[in-house]
Amino acid sequence: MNAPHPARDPTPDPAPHAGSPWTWDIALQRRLRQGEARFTLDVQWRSTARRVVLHGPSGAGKSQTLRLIAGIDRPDAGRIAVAGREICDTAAGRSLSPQARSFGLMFQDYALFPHLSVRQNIAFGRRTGWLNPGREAADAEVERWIDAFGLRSLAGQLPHQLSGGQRQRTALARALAIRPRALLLDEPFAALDSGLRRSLRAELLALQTELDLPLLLITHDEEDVQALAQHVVQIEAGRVVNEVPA
Ligand SMILES: Nc1ncnc2c1ncn2[C@@H]1O[C@H](COP(=O)(O)OP(=O)(O)OP(=O)(O)O)[C@@H](O)[C@H]1O
Repeated sequence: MNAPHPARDPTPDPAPHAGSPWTWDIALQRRLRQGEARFTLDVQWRSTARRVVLHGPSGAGKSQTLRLIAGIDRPDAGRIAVAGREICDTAAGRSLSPQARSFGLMFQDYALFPHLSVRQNIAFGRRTGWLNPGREAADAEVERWIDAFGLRSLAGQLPHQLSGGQRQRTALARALAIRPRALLLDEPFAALDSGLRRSLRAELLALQTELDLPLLLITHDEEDVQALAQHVVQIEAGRVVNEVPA
């Protein structure tokens, strides 16, 4: 895959976590309640690894953890710093919005918009309207990722007209088109057959290495762990039960 990525603009960091060696500095607590059901998440880990895999049984709290880091949900208490940048510190009353966090997200079902084309889906996260003067530059970035993922001939297609692998590439292109500061991926290969899974896993690894992006990946798949993890965080029943630097 040819995946050029221009250097991020040197935007001022709203809350620098100065000089921290930790790529991931995470401590999160959240109590969930729905009817009789209760779940307590209380996870923490620190790692200098660029690629961290969250591993654990179904219902352990992996997706909840990722949603809190992304800012989709808010922790009751906690602290999040990624690559030396503070994202959230509830004790200090600081929390960046999901947009300001600038994380490229990808979910198990890819969450593509069904009525938008491949190109529109990839452009969506850039939030540029037709009056926005940055539109041309934004379009150039979108076209770059369309090419990088071999989606040019499919750019006008709707998601239901794509194969699983093409949908996965579109979702990953959308995550990257915002020029993210980190990638948070929830079972990105789950819907794919084993051959495609292997090749896209290798592509993701090459891309992550080339862009040097911090990557947090949720997976059930041992092969994903073997191929991608530099640090494995094992979560069970809402707690970190083991950590293995790979
Ligand atoms: N609103 C809620 N109230 C109570 N419990 C909840 C609520 N939302 C989610 N849960 C519980 O939180 C737990 C963690 O869910 P989560 O989706 O994070 O698990 P997971 O480790 O990602 O599982 P999977 O691998 O199956 O995706 C589950 O047991 C779920 O039932």
